[in-house]
Amino acid sequence: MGRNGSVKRGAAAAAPPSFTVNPADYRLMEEVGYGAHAVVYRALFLPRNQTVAVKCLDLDQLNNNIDEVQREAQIMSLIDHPNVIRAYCSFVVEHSLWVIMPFMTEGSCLHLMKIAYPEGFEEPVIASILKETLKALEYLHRQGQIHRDIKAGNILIDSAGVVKLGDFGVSACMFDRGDRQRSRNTFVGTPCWMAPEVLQPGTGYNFKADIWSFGITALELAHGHAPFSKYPPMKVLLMTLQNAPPGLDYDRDRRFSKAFKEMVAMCLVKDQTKRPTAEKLLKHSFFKTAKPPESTMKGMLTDLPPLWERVKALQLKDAAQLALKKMPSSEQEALSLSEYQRGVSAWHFDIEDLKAQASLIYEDEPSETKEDDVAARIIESEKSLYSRTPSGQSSSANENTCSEETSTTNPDCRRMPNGHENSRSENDSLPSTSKEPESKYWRTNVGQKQQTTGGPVEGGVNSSTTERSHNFERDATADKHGSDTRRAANLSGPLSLPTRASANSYSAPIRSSGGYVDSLGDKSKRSVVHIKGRFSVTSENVDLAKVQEIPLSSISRKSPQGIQLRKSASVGDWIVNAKPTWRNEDAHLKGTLYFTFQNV
Ligand SMILES: Nc1ncnc2c1ncn2[C@@H]1O[C@H](COP(=O)(O)OP(=O)(O)OP(=O)(O)O)[C@@H](O)[C@H]1O
Repeated sequence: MGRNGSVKRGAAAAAPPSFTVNPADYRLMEEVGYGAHAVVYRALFLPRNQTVAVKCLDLDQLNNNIDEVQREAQIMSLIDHPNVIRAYCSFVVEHSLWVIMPFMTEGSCLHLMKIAYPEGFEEPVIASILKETLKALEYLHRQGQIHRDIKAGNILIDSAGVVKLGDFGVSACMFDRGDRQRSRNTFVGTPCWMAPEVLQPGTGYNFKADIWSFGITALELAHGHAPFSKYPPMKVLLMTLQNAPPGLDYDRDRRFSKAFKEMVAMCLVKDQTKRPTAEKLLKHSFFKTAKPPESTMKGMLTDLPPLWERVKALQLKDAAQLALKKMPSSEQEALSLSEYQRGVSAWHFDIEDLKAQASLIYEDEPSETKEDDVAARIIESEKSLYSRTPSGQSSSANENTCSEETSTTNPDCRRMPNGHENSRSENDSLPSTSKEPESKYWRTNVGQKQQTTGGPVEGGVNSSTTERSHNFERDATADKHGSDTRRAANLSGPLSLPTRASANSYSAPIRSSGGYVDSLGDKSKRSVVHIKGRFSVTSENVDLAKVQEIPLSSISRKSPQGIQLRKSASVGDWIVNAKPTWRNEDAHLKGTLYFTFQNV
């Protein structure tokens, strides 16, 4: 315990004597980042006037009790590697755990890409960043630790170009009871980086899951975003499980070396036993020639404003996005589509819900594409929908474009830009989860309509006019055929996305839904989302039969104001009574908003 010991609820270990555990010894300055569980501040350690980072984790979100945290913190204090951020100390302040760590002046690689390199870094830079990250990973694995959250947002850089892997240690262990990213029952994060064996029910995973995430991170650094990042969680899950692994394309990614492509391909092998260990990967020729980041990153970090100003700028952009909710929907949609792409790591979801829903939706879904087709679509879509300026700003979407989002519902869009037809057979299926009897979940009474909300709400990708019109078409088709079965046939709709948005995206987006599900069977009632039109909600949040109070998730932490949601064309018989109220005083943190829906 520190010298003053004015800690309210116990204190964690890992405290080198030079730092105290007295919160009064730290002056929190600017916010420099926020994640799903935490806000990170630049701070001054007053006794020595030393700049540090203070990560304030919300203890109320945690599964673990404080004793466990302390115990784990002691174990984590043994972690000691130049490429792993190590906590100086940690202690509890009211309902938060403060983790004191070195301040990484340039923030995360995700920061850097968003601000200045939206299309990714050059190969020498990528090689040096990845090599340092891999050294960290090799060390952690040698210690018997799995990181479980390797991504650009967790690779931190300081002004000298030193690279450290963050989000490991006390904060990680708090969420780490075999299922790292779980907090209460809500998975926090995005499946984009997750290995197939992690996403697949009933399969175990080990440290090789980090190698997969490492490969995805390599692609993220190369392109400025992770593969499949434009898709909502369930679709990412399905694509990860069903499609060929993503990779660098030999033709399209000509600017990258063969060695880089090979290295990525080695990581992104679905069979975890065939992936190399971190130790072996470090011996790959791609890393042998990698230069130290201090030299490759030299010129990159000059002329950038201080981290906190960048963060502020990104937050302002978020606020502007929120203001879009008041725009006419067409403008809103175009702009929010661009936001959707920007906020790639902002999804929050319940992984079990996701798996359950994936298994249900699968049967009715139009056939998916092969990875090559998907990649082609992504690339084509990027070309046509977004023209990024060197400063990293995206132009708004061309609504006439046959985007990958609309392609799931628009038969005309199933022909790929490269001319290939979507070719996966309907018999391809998710392994164990794909064969749930559909009637159990999706059968409904004709005419019973229920509006749902929840999940990130934004006039995002699914709210495109095209998609909505196809939702209508689907409605009409189902009715015309006299079917009493309605299915959640739209993978681009959000799932039960029960909490606020992340974090590393700065965007805290609020996304809209597409697709719908009507009445729900018992098993699914707790978790399966009822979706129609722009809004969706988990059934556990709402009495579906009545006028409802529905939590919309993922409002920006910083927004104290309610958002006017407008009736979407696809809402059909339902209207949104736009009287949002914050659920509690902590709403700026929790981002929970309530709306009322009425049947009209
Ligand atoms: N030591 C640090 N110095 C500077 N910036 C930091 C530091 N630690 C974290 N950050 C910034 O804060 C952001 C959020 O931190 P972190 O990822 O640890 O939070 P989190 O809640 O665990 O996030 P998530 O679970 O979404 O990964 C990081 O992406 C990074 O940009």
